[in-house]
Amino acid sequence: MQNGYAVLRAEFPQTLTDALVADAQRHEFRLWSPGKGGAFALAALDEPGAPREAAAWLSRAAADHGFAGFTPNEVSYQRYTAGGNGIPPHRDQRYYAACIGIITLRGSATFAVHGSRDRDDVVDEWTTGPGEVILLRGWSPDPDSDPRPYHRIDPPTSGERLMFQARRNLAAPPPSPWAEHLTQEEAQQASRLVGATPVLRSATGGSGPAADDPPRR
Ligand SMILES: O=C(O)CCC(=O)C(=O)O
Ligand SMILES: [Fe+2]
Repeated sequence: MQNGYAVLRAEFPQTLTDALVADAQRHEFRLWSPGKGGAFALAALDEPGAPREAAAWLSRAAADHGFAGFTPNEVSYQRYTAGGNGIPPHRDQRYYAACIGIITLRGSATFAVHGSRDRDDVVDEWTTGPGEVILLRGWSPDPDSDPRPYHRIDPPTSGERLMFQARRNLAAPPPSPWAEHLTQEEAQQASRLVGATPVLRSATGGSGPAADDPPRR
């Protein structure tokens, strides 16, 4: 790991990629924001399956690459379309601790690490594609330095890009002393995500979950 991120190319098992794609297809995706980000679907960690296996894989990979103590407790998919949204330079919320693991499952797009929120302040930029794993430092309570790298994802130039992400939400049990550092608004948003359940397509007949606050920035 350097500058708070690591990129693992061609190490993630193809069978697990395929299993995640199949799992993603069972879920209802919802565009949380009309202007930012992909369509989002929460996945399940509380039962055996590809998301749980992938989270365990990411936890081991994180430990191997200098991100200690990453035990994901929130997993989700995002699907982006050509001509749709990306996400401009940002840091993930402070309630995501330790590490954030991102796996591109299908499609490709430009991913960039930035030195700041400035669109021109590019530290590194590349095309991320199927099987590539990106590890980003999550938040930790150090008053002198915030380890979270700014990053950006563009929409794919053609077709779709589907990704899986695993994070550690500080509001989930067991209680974390780090959660005391969160603002009330951050804590509330984090808790809402902890309380949310995956929505399967067959369970909804094609509609999405009731409107709620967006899970990001
Ligand atoms: O799609 C990606 O690779 C990045 C997504 C991201 O940065 C986010 O959801 O915060
Ligand atoms: Fe992000």
